[in-house]
Amino acid sequence: MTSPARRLRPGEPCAFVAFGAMGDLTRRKLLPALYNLQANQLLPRELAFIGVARRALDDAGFRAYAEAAARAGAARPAGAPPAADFTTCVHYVQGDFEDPATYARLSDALAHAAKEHGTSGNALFYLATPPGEFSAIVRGLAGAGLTRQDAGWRRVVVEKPFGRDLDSARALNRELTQALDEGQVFRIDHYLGKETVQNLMVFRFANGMFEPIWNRRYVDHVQITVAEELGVEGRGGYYEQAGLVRDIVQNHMLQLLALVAMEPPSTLAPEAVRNEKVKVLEAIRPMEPEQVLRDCVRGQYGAGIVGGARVPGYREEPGVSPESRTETFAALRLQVENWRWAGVPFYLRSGKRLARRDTQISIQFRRPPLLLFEEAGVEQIDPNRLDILIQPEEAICISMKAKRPGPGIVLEQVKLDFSYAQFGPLPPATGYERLLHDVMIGDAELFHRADLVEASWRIVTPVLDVWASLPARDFPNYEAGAWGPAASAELLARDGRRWAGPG
Ligand SMILES: NC(=O)C1=CN([C@@H]2O[C@H](COP(=O)(O)OP(=O)(O)OC[C@H]3O[C@@H](n4cnc5c(N)ncnc54)[C@H](OP(=O)(O)O)[C@@H]3O)[C@@H](O)[C@H]2O)C=CC1
Ligand SMILES: O=C1O[C@H](COP(=O)(O)O)[C@@H](O)[C@H](O)[C@H]1O
Repeated sequence: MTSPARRLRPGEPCAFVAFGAMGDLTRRKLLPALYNLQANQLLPRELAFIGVARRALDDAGFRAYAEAAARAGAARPAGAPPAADFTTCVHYVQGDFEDPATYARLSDALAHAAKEHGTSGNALFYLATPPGEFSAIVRGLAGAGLTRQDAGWRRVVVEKPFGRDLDSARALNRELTQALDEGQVFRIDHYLGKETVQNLMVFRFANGMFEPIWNRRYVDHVQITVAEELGVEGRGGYYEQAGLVRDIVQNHMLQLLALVAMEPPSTLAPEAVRNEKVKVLEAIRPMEPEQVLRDCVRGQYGAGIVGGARVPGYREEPGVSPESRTETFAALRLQVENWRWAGVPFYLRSGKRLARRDTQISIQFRRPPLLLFEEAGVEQIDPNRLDILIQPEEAICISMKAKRPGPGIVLEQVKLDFSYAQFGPLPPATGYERLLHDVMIGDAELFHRADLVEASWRIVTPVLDVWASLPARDFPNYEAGAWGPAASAELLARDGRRWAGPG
């Protein structure tokens, strides 16, 4: 485990190479995150930022672009140096990822960075590109000898979705390991960089009171919701290829599930934590087709009202087919078939253009075994619930019953609350700061191992296969601004339950 002192020191000298430098991720997340890191003295002084993209630009043009992006997306504490300070280390390499000449130019830029910025030959290659480009870039880097570590470390950060299904994820893993050691590969999932997600491990394993009840004897079921108000935001071309399950469920949501359901690791060593995550995901058996039809719901939004404004339906978004069959909503009922969780359903739901942004986990406990308050007229007692609110509100709440003051017994639902606001305002962050710093110090704990990615695909690939074989006659089947199709509520109603959070 990386020492706390190491975490507070700047990352190691390096060239940060962003493939896809003019894309949405680099602009909205990576540049602002680096800028935030710099404001917190966590960037190495010996840093070069090299953008690689197709557009014709020179260093000065890209510098202006990077400065504007960093400024727009980051919030600087008072007294932090201005953005231009950060961008003095910015350079640009123009080229197509499929063209070997791009890597020859990049090689020159790296040599220049080592000389001008003292990067010690270290390089972090960030693949902020459409997933279809990952293999070509790794081949290009290896072909130009840029993955060799004889003159400094070379690390490759691979974005999600990692593959399209189990077979393509395996093929990509094989390609990566032909060119790189596993220790050079950082498969990123930005949800693991969020404060509240990191807190899940602390909450479970630093508080002895929850562990004894964290199992099928006491837990009735678990719900995970990742609701977005946003639509596809100009990423229609990407989204048509991905869909909600590849974009959110296979990665972010199964990570949340793994953190809730995994066994305590024997240590916090990255491998020990990753082993437990893989084990719990492997305990979710792939679904048979009839199970997919019964336990999985898909949806696509039509036009509607979100945040008071009328928004177009998914099929009207730029880059989307007017007959698109791509899902923008999914709800799944999963079973973790192990000793701890047998018989406890895990309900997952996520969607674009829902009524509001809301990511939360609800652990619903069993009802008390005896209705002691029947005589006082209380016929049914709501079960206790533990809600872990991840965004936008960051809090942990326990819902329980208390007696309302006064004569007689009147039970009232009350909340025991912990809000992150108690720590004071959280530093503004994109979620990428911690993860980028981790790569610069070589800490892989919050990154996925090959088997973890494959275990996640093993769960969702049968769902995608069945859906691909079905006609999508009923799309769109929910209005933008609603909480998904009616079948989502029915999935729980069938089991005598309902969504605990929003909707
Ligand atoms: N955007 C987001 O919020 C998030 C994105 N991600 C992941 O990050 C990755 C990038 O996403 P995003 O930034 O949205 O994608 P974009 O489509 O916005 O950006 C991709 C960039 O790659 C460039 N590019 C594509 N093909 C080539 C090529 N052959 N040669 C040179 N340049 C090329 C594009 O250049 P050009 O402009 O010339 O087409 C574009 O600048 C994806 O894997 C996505 O899943 C993950 C989490 C969040
Ligand atoms: O990975 C992705 O995540 C974002 C949602 O991230 P959040 O941190 O705002 O919750 C999602 O909008 C995007 O489609 C997806 O690619």
